Amino acid sequence: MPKLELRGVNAGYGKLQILFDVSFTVPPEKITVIVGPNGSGKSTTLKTIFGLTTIYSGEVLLDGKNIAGLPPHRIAKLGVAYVPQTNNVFANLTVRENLSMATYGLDENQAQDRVEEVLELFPRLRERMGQRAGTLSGGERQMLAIAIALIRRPKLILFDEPTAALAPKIALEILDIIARLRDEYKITVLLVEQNARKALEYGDHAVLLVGGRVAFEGGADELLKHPDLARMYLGLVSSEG
Ligand SMILES: Nc1ncnc2c1ncn2[C@@H]1O[C@H](COP(=O)(O)OP(=O)(O)OP(=O)(O)O)[C@@H](O)[C@H]1O
Repeated sequence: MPKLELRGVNAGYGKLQILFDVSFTVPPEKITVIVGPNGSGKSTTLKTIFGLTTIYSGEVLLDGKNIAGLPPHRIAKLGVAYVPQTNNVFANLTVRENLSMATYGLDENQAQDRVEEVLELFPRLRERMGQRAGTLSGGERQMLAIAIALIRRPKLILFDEPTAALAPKIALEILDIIARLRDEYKITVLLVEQNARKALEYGDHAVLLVGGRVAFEGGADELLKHPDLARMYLGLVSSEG
């Protein structure tokens, strides 16, 4: 049951501090959504958890173990996967080659089983095995990026705007898949989303970041219904409202 907890995290890029005293909990086997205005530090929070920023102080606790300061490959070994917003597949390699790269280090049978497993989740990719990833549609590319992450059987997946730039119908397909990862694969999900309403509808737990600080943490439905926060920061207001 992977549980992630940030405690008083101050972090940034070199000397440029972006996150200020950030604390929140990512409950196991739930979808936690990070929302907030542009530039509020959502992506930086994911990068910080995955060891891609400088942490000045504070703790990142994975099942109670402080992983702050560990390099990304060590964090990955602990069962954490990070799906960045862009450059998340090898564009010049085929779908098959991308999946096969992801099985590096597994024995051949295991590798085949894992690829088969992810293809069951993404039948669309099976039809595209020989196609270069760079020529896939946006939705297919996102599916491939998720498939690559899944091959390692992570316990926790960090998604950075997985539905960005996708047609609404495809975006919902991706969110449905993320919900299945929680329900069928028992994976803990931390999700950054631009489309706050949709993401909060799928999510269980929510964190609102404003200016690199946590402005709210609680139930996703609670934030959706919050009279002031939803309107001020998420643009969630009906036209007649
Ligand atoms: N590699 C970097 N080096 C220096 N500053 C960076 C770097 N990446 C991001 N920043 C800065 O950190 C701040 C927070 O960016 P971040 O991408 O975390 O915000 P965000 O909430 O994800 O925004 P958006 O919704 O626009 O993607 C911004 O001011 C951004 O310019």
